[in-house]
Amino acid sequence: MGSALVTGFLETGLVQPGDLFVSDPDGGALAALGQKHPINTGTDNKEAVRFADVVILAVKPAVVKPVLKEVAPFITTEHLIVSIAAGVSLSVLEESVPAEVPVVRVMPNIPALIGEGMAAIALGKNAGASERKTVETLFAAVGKVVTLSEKDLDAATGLSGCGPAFLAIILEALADGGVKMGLSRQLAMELAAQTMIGTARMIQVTGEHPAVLKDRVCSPGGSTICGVHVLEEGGLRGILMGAVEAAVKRSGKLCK
Ligand SMILES: NC(=O)C1=CN([C@@H]2O[C@H](COP(=O)(O)OP(=O)(O)OC[C@H]3O[C@@H](n4cnc5c(N)ncnc54)[C@H](OP(=O)(O)O)[C@@H]3O)[C@@H](O)[C@H]2O)C=CC1
Ligand SMILES: O=C(O)[C@@H]1CCC=N1
Repeated sequence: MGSALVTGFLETGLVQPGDLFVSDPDGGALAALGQKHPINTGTDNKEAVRFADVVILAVKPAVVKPVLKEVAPFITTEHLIVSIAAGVSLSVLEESVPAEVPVVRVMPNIPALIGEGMAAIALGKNAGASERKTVETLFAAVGKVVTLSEKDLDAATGLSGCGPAFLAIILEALADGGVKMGLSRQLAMELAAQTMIGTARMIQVTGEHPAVLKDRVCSPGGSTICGVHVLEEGGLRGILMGAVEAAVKRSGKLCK
């Protein structure tokens, strides 16, 4: 996710390569990213913190506390700490940095790589209007942004943070259906992807309820309603709701 954000931020031009310092103890992974973009890289997280004013923590949830412990002596109230880790609460983050340091939690998603991300933002107790503007500006450059209260962040994680994986599976399965019915894989993927994009965009642009769109496609006695019947018999809605619920429950346990 961290490298997707790096690419997304640079593609927009909002951030210049020289403004970025990416730190990872694995020099191999860094070298690959450094080859793609002329950014500053290093294997010492403390160096990154000394370099930056905005510090984005993109490590796995269980690694957040150890990393903050390592860099805390170098964090000042001039820094803004942004965590994208699922399930790591603002209170845990705030306890791990010196008093009064502003902290913000963000749940981005992977389409930020191409500027089509969805980021949910929750502000910590020391983050005010200026920190909110900084984080909203950064993430708005790579997609849409909503600022919400922390109690809703795990639900956003299960929906928009994890959602790209769920939708990728649906897209692949639709394409499989096309292949089963004789289309080439390439053509089936193209049809499935654009159908998913067009449907989502239409709902966004018109503001119509998805059920209205569905009804418009289902001609009486036609082919779509036969497909819808199969989806309903298979419990697709319940399966997707359950997937979001399972992801949310798991995200609450990731820090432990
Ligand atoms: N993947 C996604 O779509 C999303 C992920 N997130 C959040 O982003 C975070 C990262 O997830 P994801 O990108 O999937 O996981 P990855 O494992 O791909 O990325 C974690 C990165 O952190 C590096 N790392 C490990 N230890 C340290 C350390 N001590 N100091 C600095 N860097 C370190 C890893 O390096 P190495 O590989 O060498 O161990 C790796 O490059 C998680 O907290 C996740 O909840 C949020 C939204 C969406
Ligand atoms: O799977 C995960 O834990 C992370 C959080 C959101 C997306 N990926």
